[in-house]
Amino acid sequence: MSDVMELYRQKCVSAEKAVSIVKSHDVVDYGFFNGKPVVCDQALAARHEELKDVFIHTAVTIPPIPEVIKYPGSFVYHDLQFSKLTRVLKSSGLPAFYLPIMYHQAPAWFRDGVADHRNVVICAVCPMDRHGYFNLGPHPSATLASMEQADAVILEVVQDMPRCLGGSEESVHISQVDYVVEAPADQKMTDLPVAEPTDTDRRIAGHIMPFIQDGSCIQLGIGGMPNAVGKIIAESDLKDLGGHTEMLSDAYVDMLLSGRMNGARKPFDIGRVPYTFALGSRRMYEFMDNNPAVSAYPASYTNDPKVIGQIDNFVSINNALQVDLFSQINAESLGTTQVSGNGGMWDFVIGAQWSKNGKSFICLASTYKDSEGNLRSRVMPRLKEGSIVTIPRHQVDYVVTEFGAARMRGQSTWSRAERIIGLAHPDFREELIREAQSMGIWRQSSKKDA
Ligand SMILES: CC(=O)SCCNC(=O)CCNC(=O)[C@H](O)C(C)(C)COP(=O)(O)OP(=O)(O)OC[C@H]1O[C@@H](n2cnc3c(N)ncnc32)[C@H](O)[C@@H]1OP(=O)(O)O
Ligand SMILES: CCCC(=O)O
Repeated sequence: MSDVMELYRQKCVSAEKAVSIVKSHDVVDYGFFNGKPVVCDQALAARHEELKDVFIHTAVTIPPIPEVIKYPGSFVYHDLQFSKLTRVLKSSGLPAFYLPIMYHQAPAWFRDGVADHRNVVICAVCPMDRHGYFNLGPHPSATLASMEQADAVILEVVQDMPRCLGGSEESVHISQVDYVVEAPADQKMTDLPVAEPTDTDRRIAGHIMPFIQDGSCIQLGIGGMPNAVGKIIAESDLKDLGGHTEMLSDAYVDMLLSGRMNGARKPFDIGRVPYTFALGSRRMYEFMDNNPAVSAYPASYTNDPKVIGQIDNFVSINNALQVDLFSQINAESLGTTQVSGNGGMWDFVIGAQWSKNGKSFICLASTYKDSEGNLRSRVMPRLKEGSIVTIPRHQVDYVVTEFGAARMRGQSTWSRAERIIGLAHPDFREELIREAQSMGIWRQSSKKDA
């Protein structure tokens, strides 16, 4: 038996044995995204009666529901990017706390001792290779950095996890690991639904398409709309597009398979799409497996605005919840209710503006329907009290709704208000103009129809 196989045999234990090292008041990282453990989570939750105030940290909680969250006295659940599941759990009364992040800094948080010290890291990974390495799968993120400084590392090995080529910091060696737990063979990657673009999504994407040229490098953020842009790009006649992103989504599979995206004109990572996590369908995970077209990197690389800024013609496309007449962007909360997170939005908004001929687009549908079915504007005079400003006004480049794309960069307060009102649904424009007048950001000569 080789040395690494011998080490594997020594470290391979049951989930119960592995999580027995967790103590009350420990800080425990669950792998982010698809790195969330399942059998180790169940085994840890089963100890709820003997544990108190174990801090769990993760990001983007995907199904299945983590068991630990059900025992709030024993575990304090932190999510660095709320997902739909986190929202549902929180609104049903289970506590989940948000932790704001500037994502490109996450690996340095661990390496520079900024983050709370992690006692234990528990992460789902791929099976070990013959050299003793476990590929981290589609979530390099800050995973290796958190493992480096933790007192103990537990790996939950999932046969179904795609092996994701890097890049860097995409694997961990058996010598760096304390326990290995083999997940049951039927533990599968979570197949997330891919939303079909709505008519509004298509109209928004249509306003961005004129800004994308052959050779542009594309980042698509989380949410339904960026995915729509990817689908429309795949159906276009653009060529030699590049990709460089935080999140790999199904849209990248469409753009790569259509041949529109080949990374041929990039200054580095030629022919590859760097990403730091992936969330999507089974089809996407199968595409990623051992595929050099997509490259796993830590967030300190993918999201570093200095790296992004070196790629000419960078086009960053992200989604928001609301915009106000000052052009402040809220992409994460509704009043004091946390909906999502700032994640890597700032990184890409700024990086794209540091790129030669680069552009950042922040997109939103102009309206939504409330629970009674009434049409409401997402273009607000002012953000509601308690709402979070994800991108402050001086950092906003383009804002896009189904009514157009308008640039804020370089514009005054009255001009921003005028442009933003032009992006609102016509039913709300008169009221927004009155509000802009009362706020002192409207000129009488401004266009009445904005
Ligand atoms: C990973 C990366 O994204 S890369 C870097 C960029 N990072 C980011 O941009 C992070 C911030 N952005 C985001 O998290 C997302 O893009 C969001 C939340 C802004 C939009 O994501 P989507 O999945 O398209 O959200 P969606 O439009 O479904 O809205 C989320 C929820 O808020 C509700 N909602 C949205 N806008 C409003 C509004 N103005 N008023 C009331 N409710 C609203 C929706 O109904 C939905 O409710 P649900 O809990 O029933 O699902
Ligand atoms: C941890 C941040 C992840 C995101 O941007 O979604």
